[in-house]
Amino acid sequence: MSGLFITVDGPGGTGKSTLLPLLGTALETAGHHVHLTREPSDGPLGRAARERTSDFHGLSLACLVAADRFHHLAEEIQPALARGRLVLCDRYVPSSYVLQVLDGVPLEYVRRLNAPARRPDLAVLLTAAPHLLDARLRERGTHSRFEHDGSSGPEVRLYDELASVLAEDGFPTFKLDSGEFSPQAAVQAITCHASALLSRNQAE
Ligand SMILES: Nc1ncnc2c1ncn2[C@@H]1O[C@H](COP(=O)(O)OP(=O)(O)O)[C@@H](O)[C@H]1O
Ligand SMILES: Cc1cn([C@H]2C[C@H](O)[C@@H](COP(=O)(O)OP(=O)(O)O)O2)c(=O)[nH]c1=O
Repeated sequence: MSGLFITVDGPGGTGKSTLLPLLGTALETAGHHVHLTREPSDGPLGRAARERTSDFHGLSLACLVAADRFHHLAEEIQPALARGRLVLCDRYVPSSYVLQVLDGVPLEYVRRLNAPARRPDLAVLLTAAPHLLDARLRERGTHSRFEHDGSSGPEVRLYDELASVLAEDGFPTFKLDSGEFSPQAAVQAITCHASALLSRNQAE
């Protein structure tokens, strides 16, 4: 039995941390055994990436995040999928396409570095208007140097531009504007999409 792998990415403030637990509960209610996780992971490499993003830049951060990803896949994600779990991951490869490029790493390098990473069955890409994200981040507080420079515009634009590259690289993307949905409505839209995908997979 093989499970389903769903990832959620998007600029800071689009609602990833808010939505993931709600989405997990909704998918459990729909009968799935959900394994909730995140990247950077809670393993040793992930903790270094999360806690020390101001010490690591460019190539070193790109490689640290990718090393954590391969360890996370081998130790946690693939085993959970093999047990038939629905793995729900807060940030994955799409975040690297955007954040590492904003950090000065050439896109082609990021694509090649992440080419061996298992593709998700569904890659949810959250977006929202930059002015709304800036207001949400001002209210919530920033979590990393990527959120410090006061404008979400470049990150939002890069996610937009790279959506087609992600699709080309084997990521089945589903884009959702979190500025147009309450967290509950966003969860409903993603759950609907995931259920349709699951029925299609089972029919094949
Ligand atoms: N769909 C939404 N509608 C309105 N506010 C939201 C929505 N999703 C998240 N928020 C609010 O925006 C802020 C940032 O959300 P958060 O989940 O921390 O974003 P991220 O994890 O993507 O950085 C939080 O204060 C949260 O309450
Ligand atoms: C997943 C991922 C994270 N990161 C970095 C960005 C952030 O500085 C840091 C932590 O991610 P983030 O999700 O922003 O942290 P939080 O859960 O506190 O909001 O990891 C990358 O640089 N590339 C990646 O692919």
